Amino acid sequence: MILLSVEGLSKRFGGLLAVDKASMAVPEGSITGLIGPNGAGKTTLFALASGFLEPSAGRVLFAGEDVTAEPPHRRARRGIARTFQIVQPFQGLTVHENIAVGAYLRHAGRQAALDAARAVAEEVGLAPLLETPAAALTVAGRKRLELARALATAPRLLLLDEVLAGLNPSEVRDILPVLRAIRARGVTILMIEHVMQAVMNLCDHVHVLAQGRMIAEGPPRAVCNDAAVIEAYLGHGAAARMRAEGGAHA
Ligand SMILES: Nc1ncnc2c1ncn2[C@@H]1O[C@H](COP(=O)(O)OP(=O)(O)OP(=O)(O)O)[C@@H](O)[C@H]1O
Repeated sequence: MILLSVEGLSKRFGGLLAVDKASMAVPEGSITGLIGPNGAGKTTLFALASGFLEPSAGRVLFAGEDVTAEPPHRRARRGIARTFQIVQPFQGLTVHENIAVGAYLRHAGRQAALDAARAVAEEVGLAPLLETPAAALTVAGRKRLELARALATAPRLLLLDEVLAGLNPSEVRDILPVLRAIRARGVTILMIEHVMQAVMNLCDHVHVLAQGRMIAEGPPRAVCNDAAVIEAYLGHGAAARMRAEGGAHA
């Protein structure tokens, strides 16, 4: 089943077409990657999928239903959760309280929200830090908190916007099994990621956005060897130069 699909989605900011007739489908149960150079429109596409921005054209379908006109809280209720690239926890609250904010979407009472938040903290490895003020967390801790806040809304689809950015290689290695376990219990993941080691390790399928357009898709390894993708990242002629260099070393 396709859980999320965007069809011919465009977003114009004044004279800039940040997303240009982009289409993609995210199968339920997958970890799907969205990659592309800086400024390609990836975060804008997330904002369109989650309802934080209205598209200039195109449609967003969730579990087969057209949600294009729905505001973010209605989509959250359906099961779409996103993280933000710039992590902004409630600094004055503890880790536990921050996660509970997400849990209020599904739980009416304070105690039920706190209980759900504790379970999520265990899942993402924040259980020992429940009473820590969010302001005291390291970068890696704040990234886990951002993940936890989204997970606490009990999503069917988790949109992760660079949750690995700023982590060192061992912190990246530590979080990969957490993401795999989230998928294993049935949560579908669409992730924007620049850390290619993680994309290669985690993603079943990858879509590539460049200057607002979808330029390639496929299994991660094939996509990374795609000439159009290499050119989008490294500039015109890069694929041919790399082939030539590869030849020289052979
Ligand atoms: N609210 C906005 N108003 C005007 N322009 C915007 C707005 N949001 C994004 N843009 C522009 O749209 C383009 C796409 O931005 P976006 O943040 O979606 O790219 P991205 O692929 O997520 O980039 P990065 O990898 O650097 O985060 C950029 O040129 C950006 O400056």
